[in-house]
Amino acid sequence: MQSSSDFLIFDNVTKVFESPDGGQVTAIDNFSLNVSDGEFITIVGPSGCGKSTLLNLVVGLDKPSSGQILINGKPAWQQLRNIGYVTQEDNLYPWRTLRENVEFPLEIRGMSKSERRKRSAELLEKVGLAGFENRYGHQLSGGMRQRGNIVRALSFDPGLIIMDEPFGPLDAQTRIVLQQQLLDLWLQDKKTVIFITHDLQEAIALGDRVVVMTARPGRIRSVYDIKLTRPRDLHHLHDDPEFRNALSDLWDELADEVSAANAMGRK
Ligand SMILES: Nc1ncnc2c1ncn2[C@@H]1O[C@H](COP(=O)(O)OP(=O)(O)OP(=O)(O)O)[C@@H](O)[C@H]1O
Repeated sequence: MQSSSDFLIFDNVTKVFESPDGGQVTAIDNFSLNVSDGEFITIVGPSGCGKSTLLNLVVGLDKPSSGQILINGKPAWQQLRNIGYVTQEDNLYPWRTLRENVEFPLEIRGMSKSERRKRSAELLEKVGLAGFENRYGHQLSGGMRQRGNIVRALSFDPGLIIMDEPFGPLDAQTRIVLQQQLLDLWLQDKKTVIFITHDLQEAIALGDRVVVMTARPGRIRSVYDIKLTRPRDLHHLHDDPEFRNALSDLWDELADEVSAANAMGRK
């Protein structure tokens, strides 16, 4: 059922790949989800359940075998200029400084140099990178580079931000700092976010709703409302009873699916 506030709709999305031995692999099976404008959705599921495939379908890197993904009622792949994408990999262009990276999406959209400078300075300041504008990627730490990737994806003010395990390679302490910065940035203008993670605690800490996916073929096992209030202080969230409740409710579900995926892998 579609409502007027649904910004992003996954409508019965299925993706089947041809496997090298001539068989077929169903990566995503009848995935349906309506996402409101400004919602922060986190998705968890065992390895190989189709999370990255799902995001690739949103950004048009691949096409669904059936079903559709709509943004404001129109196919998502036709609206790539309205989507920011952050992956686990470090995607800063090595030949550009940090500032030039953040300004790149604005440059290709024709924004004037002075406006670009203002926007990049504002964003870099917000994530503690003022003073590092003229450095190249190799002169920055992993956490700094990933902050650069995030603000580059936000720079052009996209309606939808897709994040595929953006904090995966970072150490635990840096992760929390970046998670907190992401939440603080998000609260300022509440874009719609789809955030994939392996880490259930991260999914609960960040999301308005957590989607648990089944082992392949990736279906929705459950969608859980996170009742934690905002703003959230991630350094103290673990003591919150709501956080503990969500963790104990979701842990068994995810563990079931991880076991199912492992059993599949052994066959
Ligand atoms: N291009 C492809 N051709 C054939 N099979 C594919 C292709 N891309 C993905 N798959 C298969 O689809 C399934 C889902 O893969 P996907 O990478 O989306 O999972 P994932 O949940 O993101 O995994 P992980 O958490 O390990 O990154 C896997 O079984 C994978 O082998």
